[in-house]
Amino acid sequence: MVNVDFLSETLAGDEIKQASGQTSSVFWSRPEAGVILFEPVNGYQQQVIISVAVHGNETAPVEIVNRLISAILSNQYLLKVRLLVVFGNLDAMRQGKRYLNIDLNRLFSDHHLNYDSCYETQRAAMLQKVVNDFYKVAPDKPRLHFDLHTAIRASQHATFGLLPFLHEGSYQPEMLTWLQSVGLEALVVNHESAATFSYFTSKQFSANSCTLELGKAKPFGENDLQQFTGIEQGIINLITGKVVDVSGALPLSVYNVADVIIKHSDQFTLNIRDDVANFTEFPKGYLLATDFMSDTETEVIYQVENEPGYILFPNKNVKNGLRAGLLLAKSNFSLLEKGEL
Ligand SMILES: O=C(O)CCC(=O)N[C@@H](CCC(=O)O)C(=O)O
Ligand SMILES: [Zn+2]
Repeated sequence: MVNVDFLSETLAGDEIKQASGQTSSVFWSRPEAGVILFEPVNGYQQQVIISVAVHGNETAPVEIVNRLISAILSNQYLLKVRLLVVFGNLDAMRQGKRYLNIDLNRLFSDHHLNYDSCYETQRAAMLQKVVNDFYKVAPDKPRLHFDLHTAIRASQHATFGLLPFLHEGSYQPEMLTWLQSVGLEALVVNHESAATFSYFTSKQFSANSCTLELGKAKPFGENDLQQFTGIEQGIINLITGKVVDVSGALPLSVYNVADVIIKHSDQFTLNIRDDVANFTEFPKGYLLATDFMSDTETEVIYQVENEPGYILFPNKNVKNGLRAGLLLAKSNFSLLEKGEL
């Protein structure tokens, strides 16, 4: 295994050739296909989950994390955290698709139970169990989860994070410092529960969780990983316990989710062209989308209420009932730091 490429082996199929092993500093094991656990021989302070390919065609994070796995297995880093690396939607990754039947990132927190059984519902149930097994070992040690994605559209912020809604408390200062240190351009703060992986770990396990978006989705081999050295180094710092200095970091732009655009029916129309980049500004009054709910015969209108509004992830091709975009409002980092968002 030490010389095996985790990505190549995972792409080849679900067979796990070697289930566990050990280097001089770390025990490793593979509880499921596409999942690898690292446990430092000399103990640890934090428990970290790094997930990638929850959408199968989002390959840059997979390439970055695969490099990291090889480096850990060849003893390049002295791990100071217990680390779980998860490749999410394996069959979709093998076929270069976002998903096969249902978007895996809409199935966590038991939302998979709302659908007929398929590859993604089974994978969501299995990943929930893997996460539970991982975190329950050390309930008193801080938990972190970074779920790495790439976006469908171009973006005015090349790299950004989405913080899951917190029902109580505020975002951990150490996590906010780390997010600043990796060179992200923006943070988006959610204000309602979701069926995403990062919301699941945050809500269910009080993990300090964040979805990270790294550029635009491209096939394997076509990514310019140089764009993401900040994130890659940030993950290395995190897992090797290196303290980061953010005194010279650029201030992060911060946005609140002002409205979630839901596609209710086939009559949904989106008034945003395909070439409009994420975080594009729209004026007050702009009609973003319309829909019709036939059960109550109600017309639904999504409009920019407060000036200006910024659009994120507009997508008319999602299944009915799912999120077709987020409308954002500008906020600022100091409010986030003070726990006032
Ligand atoms: O570009 C897009 O439209 C989607 C990119 C993506 O997969 N984003 C995640 C964000 C998850 C979150 O809100 O935390 C997703 O839509 O699942
Ligand atoms: Zn994604």
